[in-house]
Amino acid sequence: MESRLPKPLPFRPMQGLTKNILPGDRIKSSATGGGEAGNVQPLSRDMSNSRNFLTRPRARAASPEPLRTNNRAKLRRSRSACDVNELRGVGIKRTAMPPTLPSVPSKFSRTTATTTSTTTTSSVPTGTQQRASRPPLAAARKPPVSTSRTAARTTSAPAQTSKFAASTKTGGAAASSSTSAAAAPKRIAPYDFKARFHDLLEKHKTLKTKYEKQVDDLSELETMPQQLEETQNKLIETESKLKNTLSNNESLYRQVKQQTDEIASLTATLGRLNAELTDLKTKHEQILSEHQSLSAENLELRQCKENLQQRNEAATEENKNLQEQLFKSNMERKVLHNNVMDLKGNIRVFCRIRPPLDTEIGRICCSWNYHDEATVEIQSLEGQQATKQIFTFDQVFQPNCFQTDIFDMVSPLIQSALDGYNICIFAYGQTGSGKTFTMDGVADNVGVIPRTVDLLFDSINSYKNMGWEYEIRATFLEIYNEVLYDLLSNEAKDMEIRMAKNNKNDIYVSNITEECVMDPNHLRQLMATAKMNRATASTIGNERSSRSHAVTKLQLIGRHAARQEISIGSINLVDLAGSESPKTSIRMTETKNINRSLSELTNCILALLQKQDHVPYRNSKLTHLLMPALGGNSKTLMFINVSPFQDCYHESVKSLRFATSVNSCKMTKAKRVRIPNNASANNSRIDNSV
Ligand SMILES: Nc1ncnc2c1ncn2[C@@H]1O[C@H](COP(=O)(O)OP(=O)(O)OP(=O)(O)O)[C@@H](O)[C@H]1O
Repeated sequence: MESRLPKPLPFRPMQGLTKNILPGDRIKSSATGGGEAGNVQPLSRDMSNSRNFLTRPRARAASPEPLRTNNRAKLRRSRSACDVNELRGVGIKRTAMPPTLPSVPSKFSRTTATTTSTTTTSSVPTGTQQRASRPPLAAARKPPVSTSRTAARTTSAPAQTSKFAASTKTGGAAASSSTSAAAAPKRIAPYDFKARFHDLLEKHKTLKTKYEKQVDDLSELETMPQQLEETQNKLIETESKLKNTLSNNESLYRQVKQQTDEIASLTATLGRLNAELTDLKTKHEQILSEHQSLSAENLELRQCKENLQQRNEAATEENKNLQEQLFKSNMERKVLHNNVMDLKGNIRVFCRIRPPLDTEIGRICCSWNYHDEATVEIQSLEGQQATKQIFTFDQVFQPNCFQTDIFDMVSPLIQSALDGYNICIFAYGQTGSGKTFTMDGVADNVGVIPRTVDLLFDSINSYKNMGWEYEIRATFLEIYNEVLYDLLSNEAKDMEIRMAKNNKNDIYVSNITEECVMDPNHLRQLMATAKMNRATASTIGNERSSRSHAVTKLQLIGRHAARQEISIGSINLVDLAGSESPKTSIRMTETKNINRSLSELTNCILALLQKQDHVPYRNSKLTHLLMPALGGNSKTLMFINVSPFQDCYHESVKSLRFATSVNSCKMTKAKRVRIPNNASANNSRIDNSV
């Protein structure tokens, strides 16, 4: 009898399924993006192919030709079983799950794995032995290591086994006959195709369900790499945010710490300031109380001040009157002083005998006797000339007198110069007699001129208190061989002695350098320059003899601003060249000029003594220059310097006689130079009043 069961489908190998593609491979492939991607078919197509295969209409396929001719039933049965096994194998190949997926339990394969092999071996023809030797479905789906585990599962899943048993029971009559199949599945007879078919259908159903579930799982798994990537990105982002947050936290922590420190410092400062504030408040209160007491005191002082102001006004008025009186007294003093000077004579003669120097111990001195301070007696120690000669002067200075003694007698004349008089001081005498020593002195023992400078500036300072401001102008002139030289200039220039335009008795030197002196040091510098430029040479009487007449002129211009009064005085300080005997002279022309000018000086003085109408001032540059001092409005002081030595006796007597004649010379009264108010010193009309 032919079975009514549908014939099993002929086995047709599926195109494109030469290689099994696992979902895990796809995941790997998509993850790596290369490899065998070209050979790997999309999963959905695999699944559809599989589905197509499984859901393909069950039209009976034609049996292969060789089988038609042989025992058909046997072959059909065998072929059906083989086909099922083939299908199972193909199905296993196509739907092979990745190792990570759970394996599908197969009651059939598990339970019959051992028995089937024997059954198959016994029931399946030899031609199908190869197929029957294939591993069962569950074994094919699982890795080899899970075989023992599969057996364990078989025992641990009775529900599934019972379910399978129930399905077999429902599906086949053979199954229903074995009631003892609860413990073990009922064996389907190889010829029971229906049961086997149902069993296969059931398995197919189960597998399909599992397959669909696994497809769903797979689709979920396919999205997992993306999710993983997103999650990783999120993780990285979160880590970055966490890092930033940690960094911010750290920064904030530092800021908090810094601000905490600042707060602590500010709190300390605040505490200190509070303490200071408290102190200051206390001081403020003290100051307030002091202020109150001082205000009261201030009030009293103001009253005192008003009283003092009144008294001050009275005192100022009184002071004004006193100043007026002082000025008048000063004027009277000047008048009296000059009267005294007049009484002493407008021309006075001081005689000074110098001491022998240490280098002159071998030289013999004349006999000198000093009768009083104004009388000296000279006696020669040589034979017939041993007559005594007595000379009287205004003052005689012995060899042992000091420079200060000399200047004490000179200083009243300097005072007269500040009062507006012309003063002339000159030294006359033989070469080496001590003229330069008297006028200039030496560095550690200064003479009349430096002391005059000091006195002038001292007096000027004291005169300031009386309202006088003085200006000093200085010129330094040299007469050498009857030629004028400017001692403050090395230039060769024409210089002449000229008559002053506004005063016939006054003269001036043209083209001479005039320096305005502001302090004593400046004047000393000028004096040093002049001394350096002066002509000196060695003589028998003096190793460093002045071979010219040197005239230092200081013009003193005083201004009283309050009274608008100007006082002009002058001081002529003359260091004459030393007279020398032509017999001993080395430079004859020089000696002749010196002696001639000194002789002219003598003539002028004698002419004045004899009250001659004509006084020959212009016969020499020296007398011409000293004309105002000798015969005009001037107070004159002449030093007669004498050497103490016997070999100088004749020259000494000659000088002393000349000085005596000068001393007896009666000059007209000196007149003070005063300039009316509102007239300048440079452009002034001189009023020759007493
Ligand atoms: N009173 C004195 N005390 C000490 N030394 C003096 C005195 N007088 C003059 N002398 C010294 O005598 C020397 C000559 O004096 P000084 O040069 O003054 O003479 P002089 O008259 O100026 O001579 P000359 O006319 O040749 O220039 C100098 O060395 C000077 O120091």
